[in-house]
Amino acid sequence: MYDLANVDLSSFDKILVLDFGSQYNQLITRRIRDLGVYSELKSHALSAKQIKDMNPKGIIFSGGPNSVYEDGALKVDPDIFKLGIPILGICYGMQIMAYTLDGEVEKADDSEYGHADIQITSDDAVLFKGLPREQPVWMSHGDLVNEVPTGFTSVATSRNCPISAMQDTDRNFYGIQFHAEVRNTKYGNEILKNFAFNVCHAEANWSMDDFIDLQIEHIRKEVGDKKVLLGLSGGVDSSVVGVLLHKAIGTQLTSIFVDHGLLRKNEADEVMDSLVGKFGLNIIKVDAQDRFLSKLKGVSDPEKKRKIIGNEFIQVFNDEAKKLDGIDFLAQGTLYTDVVESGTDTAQTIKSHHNVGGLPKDMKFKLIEPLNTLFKDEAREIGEKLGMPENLVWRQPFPGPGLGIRVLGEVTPEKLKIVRDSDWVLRDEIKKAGLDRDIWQYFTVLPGFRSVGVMGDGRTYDYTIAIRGVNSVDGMTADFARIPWDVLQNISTRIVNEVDGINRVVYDITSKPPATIEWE
Ligand SMILES: Nc1ncnc2c1ncn2[C@@H]1O[C@H](COP(=O)(O)OP(=O)(O)OP(=O)(O)O)[C@@H](O)[C@H]1O
Ligand SMILES: O=c1[nH]c(=O)c2[nH+]cn([C@@H]3O[C@H](COP(=O)(O)O)[C@@H](O)[C@H]3O)c2[nH]1
Ligand SMILES: NC(=O)CC[C@H](N)C(=O)O
Ligand SMILES: [Mg+2]
Repeated sequence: MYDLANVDLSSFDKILVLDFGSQYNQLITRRIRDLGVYSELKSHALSAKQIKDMNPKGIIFSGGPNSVYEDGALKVDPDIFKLGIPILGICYGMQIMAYTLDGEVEKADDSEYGHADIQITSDDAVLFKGLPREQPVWMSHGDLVNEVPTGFTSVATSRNCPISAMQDTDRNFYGIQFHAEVRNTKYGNEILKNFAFNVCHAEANWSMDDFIDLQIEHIRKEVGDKKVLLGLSGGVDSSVVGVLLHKAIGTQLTSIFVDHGLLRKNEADEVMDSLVGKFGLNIIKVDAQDRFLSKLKGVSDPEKKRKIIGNEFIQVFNDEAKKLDGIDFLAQGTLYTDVVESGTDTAQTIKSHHNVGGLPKDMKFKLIEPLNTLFKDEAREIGEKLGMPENLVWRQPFPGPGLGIRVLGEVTPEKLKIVRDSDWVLRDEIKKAGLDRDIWQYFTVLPGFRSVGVMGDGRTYDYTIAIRGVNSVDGMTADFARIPWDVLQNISTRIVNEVDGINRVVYDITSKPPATIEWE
């Protein structure tokens, strides 16, 4: 992970999050940073001594996919409990706390996934100070603590989970079975606030301005007098990285925008128009349609497609680097979502984002990814702080593999044209309806099956287009957008009329989870 190892952070109070493999682990650090307290994600395998040397005000154990009692379950150094530092365990974190001390964990009769209501059962429940006795939370577990360790008391309960929260106020150890870091937990922020300020007594002296200053300092030290190539997509993340890098190293930076033939209609021109000559960026556009499309020919497995695309990006960057001479570093706008979904030492692979899991193993470049611990909304906040224009900062996300993962299965020029044309209609209608700033991300997908229709009294047997529109804040969870029926009707009519090969349009009404935003 790209961390701020070479800059001095000693003036900031710090809360460490230990990683047990949850998809939400970095969300915990960002909630703490949102409270103004510096927080970093660290390995669950750190020893008590290593943790002591980092001098944290508090420690949080994240959730995770294991069961504490199964073989190979991730463990924690028991001496951590002797350091005198406050600890909060979340879900697996609470279970490993109970298990490592002398409590008991077992499989629950009924798992809880999603919404649950908890009742606070103690007047002295420290994390719930000032909060209602009954409150909605978000659960995701199949195990539970059925006996608290010595010194602890149970302080909250839910229908399926008698011990939903526990505390030992003498040693300052706390456990919650639900996920306080997820927005669906109504008082999650207040609970984390109680931990950070009332338990850990941390001082709120960290802000995004510090992040920007420290990143610039870090990049300068890391790069020295070497040169950097930036993969610039025209989206917010890589543009923010471009501006940060330009501030840090000026003309040692060259940006490469790759037209891989998987872009939306007019996108290459629009990206060049919006970025060339702006923010001091020196941009080279590379036309690489043929090489990407020929590599993708005959390939239909989504993970294989992602790896081919990731690999080809690097080949293109290599070729450009050779022409420029002396390039040691590759910068990308990678976000934490891309990292965790690609799989880490502890988290399972959901999909290999081209810029992380899709990179070739023998890549020569050293990576610079200043945003790879952050989420989309944080990248936007930095963009705003750097004075970037609103239309760039609020541009909807577009994945690096582009339309290549919106044509399901094998990518062909004919199918790309269908997705490109239908996407154009969708964007036009959403804009006309004045919804383009209200919907977080919207696009069309070609699932690739045919069905029967009737047009002009004749039978058709053509493709279906699926429309996906979602609202999200950070890309980790999302809900489908409630686009008004009449807007959907206009979109459907226009797509069937204007896009050859389509006789049916459907709207995707799944949230993430259980689906993901893109279909591949
Ligand atoms: N067409 C491209 N040319 C060069 N680099 C690219 C291209 N597409 C993606 N990348 C690189 O891969 C990274 C991740 O891709 P991603 O699609 O998330 O773009 P982004 O810049 O993050 O913008 P956004 O997510 O807002 O569309 C980018 O930050 C960029 O470094
Ligand atoms: O940089 C990227 N490289 C990729 O390979 C990639 N795949 C998906 N996405 C975008 O990431 C967000 C979450 O996507 P999913 O819910 O589909 O995983 C959504 O905004 C997606 O559009 C990608 N971004
Ligand atoms: N989300 C979690 O941390 C789950 C913990 C554990 N795997 C369970 O199912 O109970
Ligand atoms: Mg991105």
